[in-house]
Amino acid sequence: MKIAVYGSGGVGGYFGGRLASTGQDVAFIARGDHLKAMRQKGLAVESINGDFHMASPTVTDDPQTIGPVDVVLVAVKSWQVPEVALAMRPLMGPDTLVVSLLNGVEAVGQLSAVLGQDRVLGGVAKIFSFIGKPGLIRHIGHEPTLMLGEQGGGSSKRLDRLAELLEMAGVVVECPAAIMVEIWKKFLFTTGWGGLGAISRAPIGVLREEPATRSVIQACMLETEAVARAAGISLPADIIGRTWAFINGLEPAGTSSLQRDIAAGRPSELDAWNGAVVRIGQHYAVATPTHDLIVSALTPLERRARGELNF
Ligand SMILES: NC(=O)C1=CN([C@@H]2O[C@H](COP(=O)(O)OP(=O)(O)OC[C@H]3O[C@@H](n4cnc5c(N)ncnc54)[C@H](OP(=O)(O)O)[C@@H]3O)[C@@H](O)[C@H]2O)C=CC1
Ligand SMILES: CC(C)(CO)C(=O)C(=O)O
Repeated sequence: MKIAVYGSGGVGGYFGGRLASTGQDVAFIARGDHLKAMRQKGLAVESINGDFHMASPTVTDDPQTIGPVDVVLVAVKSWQVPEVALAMRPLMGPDTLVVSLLNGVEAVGQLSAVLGQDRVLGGVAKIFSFIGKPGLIRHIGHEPTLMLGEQGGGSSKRLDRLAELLEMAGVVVECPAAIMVEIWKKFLFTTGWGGLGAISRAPIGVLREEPATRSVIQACMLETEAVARAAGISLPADIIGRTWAFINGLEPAGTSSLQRDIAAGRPSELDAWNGAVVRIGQHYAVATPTHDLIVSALTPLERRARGELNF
């Protein structure tokens, strides 16, 4: 199979790297200093599962030079999806699969709107990874897992083939019955503390112990649950309790990518995380006052990071 990885950062670089290092035909799409470093020195992955290095990966910033592939793994940030959905057209053959590995609940729909719903699969990446420096991906924390699924649920031959390919590369893969429910479960988790962490600048170990922030997490999760139910997503009845159990087991020093991006003054996925809860809530007339406040409080920093405000 020929695979293209659109966005070769923490997620794309890690999972694409696993595939490439086990002999799969992988083309990485990257840009800027990361592209330059990958061209000059290859792609290195430092991982708790063992480090590896690809001396001369296929890497480009131009999908035209790759041509049609069997699978595109999409791992850019949320605000970059509309642009890359259009730019990946040269990668499309009649049966090309496009797999969204993004956080947030909107990327699958955005990709489907441009490329066709039939070819877009949902995915959930469970990993802690980031670009350590150009040309280097650092994976820390737990064993990475990819959840994959057809948008309409159920199994299919193409899904099985993709899962098998990833498993051969040493990736743990799960194919749940309903991937869109899994995407929302992770959304409830990340939006429960992502924006709050960015405001308070405290890691999850503090956010979950301090009564003041613990109650904000609870409020965020209840609002996201109400929005999900209004949108027709069948979250389990005990989703809040399950998510707390997961949060309580996290490494205390953990922070979300949203928090790290905002702390570093980089553009973040605020609009696709807490912002999306507010937006989708408005669509279904579900009140989301806690997420509203979080988005309002972080908007000046977000706009500054995007060069729209100067202070
Ligand atoms: N990292 C993690 O641990 C996890 C992340 N996720 C989710 O996965 C998604 C990806 O995150 P992550 O891998 O951390 O993000 P990164 O920023 O590390 O990687 C994305 C990469 O894509 C590049 N890119 C964006 N647009 C283009 C383009 N048009 N052409 C070429 N390259 C492009 C970016 O370049 P540039 O920097 O120049 O924009 C960047 O190098 C997000 O939705 C995130 O929330 C999910 C689970 C865990
Ligand atoms: C699960 C978590 C919070 C950690 O990688 C994540 O997905 C993110 O930070 O984007």
